Amino acid sequence: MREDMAKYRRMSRVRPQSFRDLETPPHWAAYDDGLELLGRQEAGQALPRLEEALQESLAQMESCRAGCEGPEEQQREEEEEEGAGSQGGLYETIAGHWIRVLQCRQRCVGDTATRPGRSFPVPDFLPSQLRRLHEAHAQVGNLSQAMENVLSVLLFYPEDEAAKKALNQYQAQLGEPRPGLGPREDIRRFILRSLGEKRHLYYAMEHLGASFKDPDPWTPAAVIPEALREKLREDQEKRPWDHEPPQPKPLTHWKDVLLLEGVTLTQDARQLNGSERVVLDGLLTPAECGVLLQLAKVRRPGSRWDRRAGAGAGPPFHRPLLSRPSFPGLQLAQAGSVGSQGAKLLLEVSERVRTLTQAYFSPERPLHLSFTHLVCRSAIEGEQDQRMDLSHPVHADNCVLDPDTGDCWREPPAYTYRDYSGLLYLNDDFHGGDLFFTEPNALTVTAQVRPRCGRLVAFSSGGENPHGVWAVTRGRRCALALWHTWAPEHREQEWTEAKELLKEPGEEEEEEEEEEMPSRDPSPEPPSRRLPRVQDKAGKPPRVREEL
Ligand SMILES: O=C(O)CCC(=O)C(=O)O
Ligand SMILES: [Fe+2]
Repeated sequence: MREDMAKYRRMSRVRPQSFRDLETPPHWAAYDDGLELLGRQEAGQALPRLEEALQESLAQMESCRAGCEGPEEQQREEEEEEGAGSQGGLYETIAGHWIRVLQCRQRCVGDTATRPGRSFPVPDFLPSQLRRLHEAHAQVGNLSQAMENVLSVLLFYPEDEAAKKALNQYQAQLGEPRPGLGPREDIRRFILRSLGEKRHLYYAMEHLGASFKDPDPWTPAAVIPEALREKLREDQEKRPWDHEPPQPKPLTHWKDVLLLEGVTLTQDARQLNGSERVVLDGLLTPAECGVLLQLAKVRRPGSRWDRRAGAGAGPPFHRPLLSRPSFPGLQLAQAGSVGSQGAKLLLEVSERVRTLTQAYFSPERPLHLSFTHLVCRSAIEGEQDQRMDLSHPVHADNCVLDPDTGDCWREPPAYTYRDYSGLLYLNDDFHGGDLFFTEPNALTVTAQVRPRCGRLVAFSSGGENPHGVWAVTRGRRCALALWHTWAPEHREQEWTEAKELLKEPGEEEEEEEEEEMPSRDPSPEPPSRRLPRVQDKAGKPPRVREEL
């Protein structure tokens, strides 16, 4: 549904006012309007919508809290009592009931701050609304309201430097002190009540073994029992939004690899409007593409070899379609002699991509292949004109992208250990199917790449590189997708198994020699020596193809 909506929004002649949204809760509708108006520097018009968003958020929280003592809670208690055979006494039962009610009420913060259809709340939802309110009020000269709102921010974060500075500024502008001016009453009540609940829950956590995941980063340390503080601080540090996004790295060691391999750099990050993105050409000869395309034809329904690309082909994360991730070359290698030739090429090619990706993005730190995927997308039948749907929805490869906030959550179900993605294209005889990068809003396209044989698009797998694939409108588009990881424990076991299986007699000694240098060497030998390539007519005969 969300993908369909995004598709309609991208269509020409469709305007935002063409939509009447009957689904979005009022606090989100008001919040988004307010933000949009603020973005257009229209603080005066934004203010009523921002105020409405805050009021509606508080109202939504109330209604959620009211549900915490409703029939669901009673039913759960009854079930638990049945299961436990009503062992506790009256006091235990009462305490158990209230702990559950309080836990549920505290969860309402996260529920209210989570957009419909999303899995994660917007962090610090109420304080960030108050910050926007005080700034907007100050912009239009409502200084007393700016003061009320900034004082409310300070109730959450008494040491917030920016808020303190703004407060001083508003006070100076107002002139004489206004004794009646204080934080907003609705926020004061909200915080007092929430802190009361947190105290009970932390007590229950410390003394009664109850569990409690505090949804708020603003809880004062004094409310948290000393014995629990250290552990909670560690948990907080693990929150993904505290991590800095990766910084672009200078390119080192690159030229050598390029020159030796005969690979050309077609577009760098700057040309692709990003920080860690690259398009390289010449990784495969046409003959090699032919062999790999042949392999892709030997597809088995339901395997990860092939995915039909109709509208919205599958989830953004490649849940391995087999019971566990498996290097496609391993099945080929197991399939006997014909398969083993294809498997060899897959091994060589994937190592070639890994070597180049490491040399380009991570020369100081070895990258391992964590998952390899040979995938073809075919046009769906029927009308192709005006198609605006996607063959692969916009996503990031190692985090869950929230286009509404631009956050990308490095948490399951994302494959969080993926660090660099590589897409090696095998053909261009199809229509549509270009890869594109977007802003974190998943709508604004920042770069687009046309697939062709031997073209590698490599990029860091995080939220800085949201990407998708336009619908394939004619023909079949095939690519080898490879994900790289810095974490050796996530290296693709099947890759090594396939390599073992394919060892030819006599290769043993050579291999042993190589083993002495770690096979995933940070400064690998030039791929041209280690990884023989299939040549075209002009060069040596296409070895692998002939053998097939
Ligand atoms: O096939 C492509 O060009 C992109 C596929 C992709 O983004 C993915 O598999 O994660
Ligand atoms: Fe992807």
